[in-house]
Parts: sequence; structure tokens; C-alpha cells
Amino acid sequence: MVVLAKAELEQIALPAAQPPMAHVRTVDLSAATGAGRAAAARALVAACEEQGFFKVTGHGVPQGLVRAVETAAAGFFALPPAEKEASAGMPLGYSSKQIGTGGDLGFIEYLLLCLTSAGTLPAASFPFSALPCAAAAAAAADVSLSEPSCPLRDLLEEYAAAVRRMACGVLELMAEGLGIGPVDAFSRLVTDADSDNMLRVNHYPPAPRPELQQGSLLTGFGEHTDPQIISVLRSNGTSGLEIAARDGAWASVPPDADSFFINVGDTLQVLTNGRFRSVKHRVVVSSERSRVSIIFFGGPPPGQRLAPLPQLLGDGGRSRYREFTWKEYKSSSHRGRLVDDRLCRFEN
Ligand SMILES: C=C1C[C@]23C[C@@]1(O)CC[C@H]2[C@@]12CC[C@H](O)[C@@](C)(C(=O)O1)[C@H]2[C@@H]3C(=O)O
Ligand SMILES: O=C(O)CCC(=O)C(=O)O
Ligand SMILES: [Fe+2]
Repeated sequence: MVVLAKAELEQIALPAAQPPMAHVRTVDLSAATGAGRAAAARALVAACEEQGFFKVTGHGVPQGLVRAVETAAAGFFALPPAEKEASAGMPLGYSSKQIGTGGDLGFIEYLLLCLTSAGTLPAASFPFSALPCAAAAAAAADVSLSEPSCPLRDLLEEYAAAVRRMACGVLELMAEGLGIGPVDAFSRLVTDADSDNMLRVNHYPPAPRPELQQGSLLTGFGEHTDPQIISVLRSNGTSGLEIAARDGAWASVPPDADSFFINVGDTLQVLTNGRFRSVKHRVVVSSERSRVSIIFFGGPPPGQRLAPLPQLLGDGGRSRYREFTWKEYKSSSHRGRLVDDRLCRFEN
């Protein structure tokens, strides 16, 4: 449950404009082999340059695993508030309505978790003892799990590892498409033992009826770009995600529960010297159905020095960004608001 006071609801109300449907490029990863590999790599690069956003099919992440995680997540959010709050540990763990520490509000509740490079969830950063077992969570939501004894933690770890593998494949294809070497120039940044990878499970309950009747929608997750290298998002097939084009126009992403959506993050924009763009996106709560989304964020190790790759500086050799570390970027960005332009402080 997400409880907002009247003033808070007013703060996150949006005009009830229905943006057009986005045309989202789709890349079939199962076709990215042999003769099809170069074409898939070119398609990825084109999508990252144009929108910083695309969809992947043929991704190899087992549908059974995806459905089990989604079911367990829905079960977790269906638990009584006090049980969910036992997993609170701001900024990590369970939280509702507050996003970050800069005052952003949304019609959302979520779990935000740090991952180790292997996709496991380090015990130190989160009170896992408080995470209920998936079976209890599923029972609360009156849903059945194929593996009822599997704790939510185990499911999330298995999911994170599978999605990270897929993300690495995508990052390697990007490097190939850009013609840069080594092929793991990007992917090694999310597979390092110290990589700052995160997993986020978001739940947007249906918007309260009176708000919809007054002709306004609610902000689920305010507009922002993701700071990391790559984000891999999936949802339960409920609409709400919107992306902004280069001219700032919003477009609604057609939901697809079987595919993954990939966002270029700010760090990949820097590494490619602005050739790839980090996509501005938001979630609008307009639906009468709950939206559950799960996002893997691939971030570099804290001490990683970040600057445009020399191979991507172009003819003039001009670097659009000064060198900085991920720790520096993260601490500078995590002080502000979602909507802030975080990269401008690092432009040359
Ligand atoms: C307001 C904020 C929340 C956020 C950190 C920030 O200061 C700006 C970026 C936000 C974001 C967006 C992508 C991810 O959801 C996230 C975990 C991240 O790394 O950057 C969130 C941060 C958050 O929710 O704490
Ligand atoms: O929940 C979603 O669909 C998107 C959320 C998002 O952009 C984020 O968590 O960074
Ligand atoms: Fe995001």
C-alpha cells in the first residue's frame, strides 16, 4: 500500500495527457550469431544513438524464472505494511513513496538492493532475515509458485545473475557495433568483483479512483536518466513507462511482459563521448492494474575512472567529459533530485 497525504498527491499529479505510442527498436539476441551478428550489433548501436532505449527478444533468460520472481515480488508487496517495513533500510531495502533522499515522491513502493558482481545479495547491506520467504509472500497474494520453497532472496539472486549475463552479451555487441576493442571494454565494468550493480523491484498500485476522475494522473517515478552504464528493465505487461525523445516529447512504451527493455545510462553516454545518449524516462500511474517492474542496474566499481574511450573521440579528438570516478559521480548525483541534469557538472 502507498499512502500519500492530499498535499503529496497534489505534488505528484500530472496533466492527463495521453502521449503517442513510442516506436521502440527491437533486437532479437538469438539472431546475433554467425552472419546475423554484425546486423544485430549495428541495430543496437543505431538504437543507442537515436533513443538510448531498445527492446531485446530472444534473450535467453528463462521465462519460468521471470514469472517466479514476478509472482514472488507481487506476493511481497501484498504483505501487511508492518511486514514489508521490517525490510526497510533506506536507501536500501523496502521503501514507499520516497525516491532517493532529495524529496522526490512517487506513487510507488519498492525494494532496492545492492548486488555483488556474481549477482548475489551481500548480507551486510540489507536485513535479509526480514525478507519473507517467497512461499509466504505468494500465499499472501493468493498465487501459486512453481517452486514454493525458494526464498525471495534466492529467486532474486538467480534472476540478477541471468540478467547480468544477458546485459554483458548486449554490452559486448555494442562494443562490436562501435568497432572498438577489447570486446569486453564495457562489459568488464559490470563483471568486476567490485562492480556496483543493483536490483530494484518497483510496485505501482492502481491509481486511486478520485484522482483519475479529476482528470489527473499520478507520477509513479519522476523523470530522470539512470546514472549507471546499462539498465535492464522488465514489467508485468502493464503500461506506464514513458521515454522522452531528443526534442523532449514523451512517448508511451508499449508493454511487453516477455521482453526486456534496455536503457543507456549516463556512464555509457560518457564512455561513448556522447555518441550514445542516456534516455530520459518516467513512470506514469494511469492504469487500473498494478505495475510490477524489475530493473537490473549495471554500474562500475566505485574507484573506476570514467572518461570517453580514446577510440571514440572522433576526428577532432575532443573529449566532451572530464575524467571522474564512479564514486564521485554517484555521490554528486545522489545528493540531488531525480530530474537534475547530473552530467553537466562533468562536461568539458
Ligand atoms: C533522486 C535520486 C534517486 C536515485 C538517486 C538520485 O539522487 C538520482 C538518481 C536516482 C536513481 C535512478 C536510477 C535507479 O533507480 C537509482 C537506484 C539510481 O542509481 O539512480 C535511483 C536512485 C535512488 O532511488 O536512490
Ligand atoms: O519502474 C519502472 O518501470 C522504471 C523505474 C525506473 O526508471 C528506475 O527504477 O530507475
Ligand atoms: Fe530509471
